[in-house]
Amino acid sequence: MDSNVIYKTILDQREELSLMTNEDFVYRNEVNQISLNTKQAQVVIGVRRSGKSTLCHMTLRNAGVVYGYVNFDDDRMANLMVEDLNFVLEAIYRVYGNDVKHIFFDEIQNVNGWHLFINRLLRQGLHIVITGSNARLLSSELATHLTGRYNEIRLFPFSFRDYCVAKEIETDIPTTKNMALLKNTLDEYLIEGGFPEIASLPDKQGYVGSLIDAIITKDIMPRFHIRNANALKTLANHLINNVGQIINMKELVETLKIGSDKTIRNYIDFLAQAFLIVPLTKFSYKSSERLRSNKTYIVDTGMLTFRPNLLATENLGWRLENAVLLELQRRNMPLCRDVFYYRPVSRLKEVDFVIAERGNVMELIQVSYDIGTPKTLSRELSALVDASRKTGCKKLTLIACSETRKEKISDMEINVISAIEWLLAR
Ligand SMILES: Nc1ncnc2c1ncn2[C@@H]1O[C@H](COP(=O)(O)OP(=O)(O)OP(=O)(O)O)[C@@H](O)[C@H]1O
Repeated sequence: MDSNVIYKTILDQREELSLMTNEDFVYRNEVNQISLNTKQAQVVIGVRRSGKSTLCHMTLRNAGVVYGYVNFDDDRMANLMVEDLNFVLEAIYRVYGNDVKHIFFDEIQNVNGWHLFINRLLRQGLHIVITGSNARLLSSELATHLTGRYNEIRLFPFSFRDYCVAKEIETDIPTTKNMALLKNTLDEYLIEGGFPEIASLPDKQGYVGSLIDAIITKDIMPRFHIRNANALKTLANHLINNVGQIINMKELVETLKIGSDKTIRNYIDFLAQAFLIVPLTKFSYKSSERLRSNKTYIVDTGMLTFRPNLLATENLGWRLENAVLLELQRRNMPLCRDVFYYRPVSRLKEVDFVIAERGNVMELIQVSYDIGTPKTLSRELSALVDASRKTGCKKLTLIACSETRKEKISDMEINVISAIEWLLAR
């Protein structure tokens, strides 16, 4: 490829970048997960349009460092080969100066063999930041390609706190008026979801629809050599319609008419690797049993809304459950804690989420949008108490749209936490 074209492209990209200021963006907590003084590549992965590039720029700008930037998702770079990457490096030094120590490569996975180049730069002591949503930048492949020399940061769409900041809603003043505003904002968040761009778009349905379509046709199909787009779309739609439900493989094979349950398991895995769905496994002390009975959630609650034939206000309950799961992933992944669901042998009294660290249960969490009636409250509490007796875990939490308080059943104490308070906790 012509080295002048590369130089000109990087120069243009720097100019575009200079028009952007951090004040235009919502500050996100994940900034703290990107390390600057390290020999490991910082790899930000996550669903398309979740704000990965913006997060990297924000981090590097906040740190006040000079950094080189190349966006490979540029049509002028479409034919770039791995052997052209030396021209890219030369152009970075020409544009940003010879002293540049930090380089941010956006969507570098578009170039086959990119990891050889990145490994070389890491050996030279440069600090590298990379993003990718494309299924080519799979977690499993990162491990092979960068052989331990990377820190993976998973980014989801906006959290409820980010969403409030974006909408300029005060989160720290608990006046009655503000609490009412927050309550409405929570419902809006559960319906609209957290894609940063969505609030300002008139055609939300079109936006979400084309996102799902792009994930399936541009990320998954070419990466995993799948020809049947319809089968994947039907399955994705089914999973979206059934978030938090136990997947019945036999039934799925029959109703969706997609090959065997092995094919379905593979497809679910592809959807998860492209970050569209978040699978959850049943908690068990036996690790072999943790592979069975998957449930899935969706990467953004807006995807539950902006599809044909669904009422926007439908069932805030499973939206809240889904939003809590996403928040649990945000908080627990950096701590290397796992999230499961709990299902006793009797299959009655499930608990939505189990937080575990190296096999030890740290917390049991039940989510219920509305615990207004004594019957519902008692059902949710007794599921927690039963699971507590089985697992020995004493930290029991019920997240609900109600006042924060303590409840006691037998000798056990349960923290009932307002969903707003829990979602906004730092
Ligand atoms: N923190 C933020 N505050 C406000 N808007 C944001 C924020 N982060 C991202 N956005 C907006 O969301 C859109 C997508 O952001 P960005 O390009 O950073 O996402 P991405 O995950 O890198 O996307 P892709 O997967 O397409 O590469 C952009 O319009 C951006 O301006």
